[in-house]
Amino acid sequence: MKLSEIKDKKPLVFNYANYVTPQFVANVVNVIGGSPIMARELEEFPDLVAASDAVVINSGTWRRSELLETIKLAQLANQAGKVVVLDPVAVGIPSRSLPVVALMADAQIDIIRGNAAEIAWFAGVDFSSQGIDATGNGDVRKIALLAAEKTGAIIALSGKQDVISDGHTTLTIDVDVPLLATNVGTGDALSALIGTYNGDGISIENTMRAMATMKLAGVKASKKVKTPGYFVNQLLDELYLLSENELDAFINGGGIHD
Ligand SMILES: Nc1ncnc2c1ncn2[C@@H]1O[C@H](COP(=O)(O)OP(=O)(O)OP(=O)(O)O)[C@@H](O)[C@H]1O
Ligand SMILES: Cc1ncsc1CCO
Ligand SMILES: [Mg+2]
Repeated sequence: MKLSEIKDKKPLVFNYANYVTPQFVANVVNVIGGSPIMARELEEFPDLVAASDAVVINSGTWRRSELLETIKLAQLANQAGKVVVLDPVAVGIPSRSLPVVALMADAQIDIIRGNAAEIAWFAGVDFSSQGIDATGNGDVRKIALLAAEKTGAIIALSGKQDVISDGHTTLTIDVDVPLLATNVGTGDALSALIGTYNGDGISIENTMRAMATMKLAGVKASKKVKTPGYFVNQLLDELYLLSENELDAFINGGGIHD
């Protein structure tokens, strides 16, 4: 949906969050105009999924004992026709790959948002990483396209270059904002923003608008402040202040290309 529609409809975004960054993720959804809720109690899932417009699963601090519950959550969302976004934190670490494989075998994941190393794992391409960070270089457009073809999901690959692909159309946002990589959780928040924008229907357009939103807010914040502590606050302010017209101008003015 468009930014103005988010502010109007206030989509409810159910985040199965990691325990590192939930406050930041909730605030990003809130300042853009959505309505965040975090939960991880199985008995609450049916009610919460029914009330939600999107379900965002972050596997960053998953315990094995939570895997079956998370599969159930994704299945409930599938049955209710709610978008499911997966943020597969550090999925390339072998012990982290197994539960993601299990989740994807038993439920439909509509959108996967990860950094280049995480998405490369789905594509079957080598890409160096260190823990939660992508450290290598590669053809990120090709990686996103391959991952989309292999998973059937819309792929949102983030980094210096953001790439969005559904296996047919591949879009790129190519703007370097190093400060965006200094705050742990910007990626987690981006995944929740993608859920927010896709709350009334899943599309590559909605996914692209979410990624453009984070990038443009980062560009604007980095013009005003130069260090990470101020940047994270300024980023929230820029997300809060961003207008539909500014976002359209960024998207149509060459910010996005094929
Ligand atoms: N060098 C960079 N230049 C521009 N934007 C960047 C850069 N690095 C990251 N970003 C932006 O930062 C946001 C988060 O992407 P990133 O790839 O860092 O996610 P992540 O690795 O999952 O982060 P985290 O684990 O901290 O949540 C995206 O909006 C992305 O476009
Ligand atoms: C640091 C960290 N460890 C697991 S999840 C997370 C937050 C970034 O996704
Ligand atoms: Mg991440």
